[in-house]
Order: sequence, then C-alpha cells, then structure tokens
Amino acid sequence: MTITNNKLDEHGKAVVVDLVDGTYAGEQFARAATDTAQQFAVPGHVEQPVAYDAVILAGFGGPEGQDDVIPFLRNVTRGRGIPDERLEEVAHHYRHFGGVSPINEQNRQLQKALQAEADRRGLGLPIYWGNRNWDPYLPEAVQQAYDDGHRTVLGLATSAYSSFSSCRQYREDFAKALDATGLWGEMRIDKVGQFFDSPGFVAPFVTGVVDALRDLIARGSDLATARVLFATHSIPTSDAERSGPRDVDWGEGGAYAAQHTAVSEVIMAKALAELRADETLGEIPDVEWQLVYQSRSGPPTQPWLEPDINDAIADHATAGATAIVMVPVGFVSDHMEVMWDLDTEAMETCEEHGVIGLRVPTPGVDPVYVSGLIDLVEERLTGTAKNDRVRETELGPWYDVCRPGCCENVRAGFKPAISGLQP
Ligand SMILES: CC1=C(CCC(=O)O)c2cc3nc(cc4[nH]c(cc5[nH]c(cc1n2)c(C)c5CCC(=O)O)c(CCC(=O)O)c4C)C(CCC(=O)O)=C3C
Ligand SMILES: [Fe+2]
Repeated sequence: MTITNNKLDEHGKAVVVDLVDGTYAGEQFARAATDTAQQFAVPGHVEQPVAYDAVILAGFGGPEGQDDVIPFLRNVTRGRGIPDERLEEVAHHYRHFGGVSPINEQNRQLQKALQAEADRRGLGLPIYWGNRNWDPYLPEAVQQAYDDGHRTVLGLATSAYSSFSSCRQYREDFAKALDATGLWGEMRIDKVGQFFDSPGFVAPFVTGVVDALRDLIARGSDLATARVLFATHSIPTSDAERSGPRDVDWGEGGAYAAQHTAVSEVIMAKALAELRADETLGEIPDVEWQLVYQSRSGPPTQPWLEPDINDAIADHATAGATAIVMVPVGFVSDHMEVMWDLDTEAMETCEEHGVIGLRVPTPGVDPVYVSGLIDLVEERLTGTAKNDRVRETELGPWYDVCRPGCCENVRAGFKPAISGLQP
C-alpha cells in the first residue's frame, strides 16, 4: 500500500512524502520512505509559499463535567491498561473543580481570537478546532474542514516545545485523524513548528515576570532574596533524551530542557532590563532563577525530569529565599496543570515554608500571543526564509518538517505522523 500525504504544492516545489507499509492500531498504515529527505528544504524549513486554505487548532482537551472525567482519563491513558481505580486518584484534581477543566473554554476563546486576527489581516482563513482527548475531537475538525472544501490545511498545536507529548504526539494525532476520516492523500495537513521562542509567546511571560517583581518591590520585598522558578511539565528522562532531532547533542534533558532553559534565560534578561529602565525603582539586583518541573506521573521507578517545583521551593526557602515567582513557561493557558499543580499545590508549599508565592499568567488569549501565532501562520503562507523569521533564542526558528526519529517514543513504537520524515 502506498499512501501519499503532503501532495505537491501548486508552486511545483515538492513536499511529497511517499509512504510504504507500516502497522498502526491494527490497521495497515503508512511508513514514509526516508529517501524522501531530499525533497524537503534541509534542515526542515519550508521556504516556498503554500496556499493554505484553513487552519486547524489542535488542543489537549479536558472534561467539562463529573461524568466526563473518567472517560477523558481513559482517553489520555489509552493503550496503557491503567485500571479505573488508579484513574480515580488522578481524577480528584478534576473532581475538586466540579469535573471541569477550563482548557476547552480557553481553546474556544483562542479559536475566536485567532479567527478575529486572521480576519483583521484579511487572510480569508477559517480556524477550526479539535482535541486529542475530548470532544470536539480532531477527526471531526478535519472532516469539517474537508466538507467545507479545504484541501491544504495548516495545523497549529497548543504546545510550544519539542518532546513526544508536546510535539510528535500532535503530529501523530493529525495523521490518525487523516486515517480515521479516510482522507490520506485527499487532504494535505502540515503543522506549524514548535514556537517556544517566538516573540508572541515570550512577550506575555516577560510582562508577567516584570509585574510580579514590581509587586514584590511594592510590598517592600528584597529582590535579592526572591527566586524566579520557570515551571514546565516533567516528562520521562527517556523521552527528554529523545526530544528534538537525533543528530544534535542537546545535553541533559535533550532539546526539551535546552529549549526551556534558553527561553527562561531570555525572559529573565528582558524582564530585568525592563525593570532597570525604570529609574523610579532604584537598584535592581540580579534575581536568581531556575528551571523546575511539575505534574510528574508514571511509576516511581521510572526517572522523570527533576527537580520537582515543590522540592525546589523547599530548598530555596531553606537557603533563605523569601519570595517565589512561578512562571508556567511550559504552558500556553491556565489549565488544570496550572490551576492544580501551581495554584493549589505549589502555593501550599510556599505557605508551608513561609515564603511569598506569586504565579505569572500563561499567554492565554493575550493579543500579543494571538497576533504572534498568526505571524507564524503567515510565515508559512508566504514561505518566509528561515533567516527572515524572528525568534528570541539561538535555537530557533524551529523546524517546519521534523527529521526521522525526532521526539520518537520507543515505548509506543512507530506511528505515522505529519510534517516529518518517517520513521
Ligand atoms: C509535556 C506535556 C504537556 C505540555 C504540552 C501540551 O500542552 O500538550 C502536557 C500537557 C497536559 N497534560 C494534561 C493532562 C494530563 N497529562 C497526563 C499525563 C502525561 N502528560 C505528559 C506530558 C505533558 N502533558 C506525560 C509524559 C504524561 C504521562 C502519561 C503519558 O505517557 O502520556 C494525564 C494522565 C494522568 C497522569 O498521568 O497524571 C493527564 C490527565 C493537560 C490537560 C489539563 C487540563 O485538563 O486542563 C495538558 C494541557
Ligand atoms: Fe500531561
């Protein structure tokens, strides 16, 4: 069986992936031949215009009532055979908030805001929305876009960094949606590359850190004893090591940790520069910062990225810190991982240790972020050259087309994915 995704674009420059046999979820599926590598602009930036006619926003999805909680968690943990009793332990975060995660409403708002910005620029692009784990599901969004006549679609996932969970799984979800709808070869879906260091994503965090530090100054707190903790989702160290292209040595924690470290450094530098530009504030000392991890799950025997934010708060308090500023740099909206793990648990840890705890907002639907995402869409519409794309760290602009093995998950095995060279 040969299936073709990513058909020739109308400018003749081929972005074609010929797919050969592979197996996925009991179905004959597609595996791309690696010798198609030459057909992509190496090292993975598409520098020709593509006439995308729609955008599909891909979200994580979350429950919207108590009855949704267990079915949602079954979806998230699908294929790992976790019994419902175990899921009920995770469920208590959701149960605590009436079984409702704010994530779907946040994505509805984001969809609206993106649509308004695309319309304002006269792009004529409808923005669809579908989720990985809850209604509305991604295949429905793909089918809807197809039924409305769209054949060349740009995917945009609500996740900024590289790793299996934050990038490749969304690429697989789009491929799975093409399979579920029978639209392989009928519809081209490409995905916007990881945007951790795009100006629109970075700016709201800078504003947030500036506001939090100003707040501390206003309270008479000494910034020399404040700590800024940049928080992101922990992942298994085995996933972290495989994040990003395999032919680059990213150091400990792989591209995932390297991207977070680079962005945190930029946010910190920009925030301090902004505060120092305000002479009414007096001397602003350097503020100690650290990248920390949250929301670890999985068996205790499996190593995940550390330190955990709660351990870090305890250590900093012991070492004399008086205030903790939490920056959820790994997340795009104030969903459950933020509401529970930071605003509930980590705040409690701050209280226990007698330190001030402040939490910076995520980008959410900040107009700067929304506009920045549409800039990324425009880069792909116009085929903006790699060197003309504005990014805030040396690591970017990240790839439009991932290389073989990028963010692979050896536990789950090979699955087809869009916007990359297989396997
Ligand atoms: C890197 C990353 C992001 C950031 C990138 C992105 O945003 O996509 C993220 C986001 C999210 N994670 C979320 C929820 C969950 N994640 C789980 C489990 C896991 N996440 C992982 C990683 C990530 N997760 C991993 C390695 C696992 C272990 C299981 C596995 O190997 O897959 C579980 C299962 C229970 C448990 O194990 O705790 C739940 C319920 C929600 C929704 C929140 C809401 O409802 O508001 C969001 C946005
Ligand atoms: Fe997660």
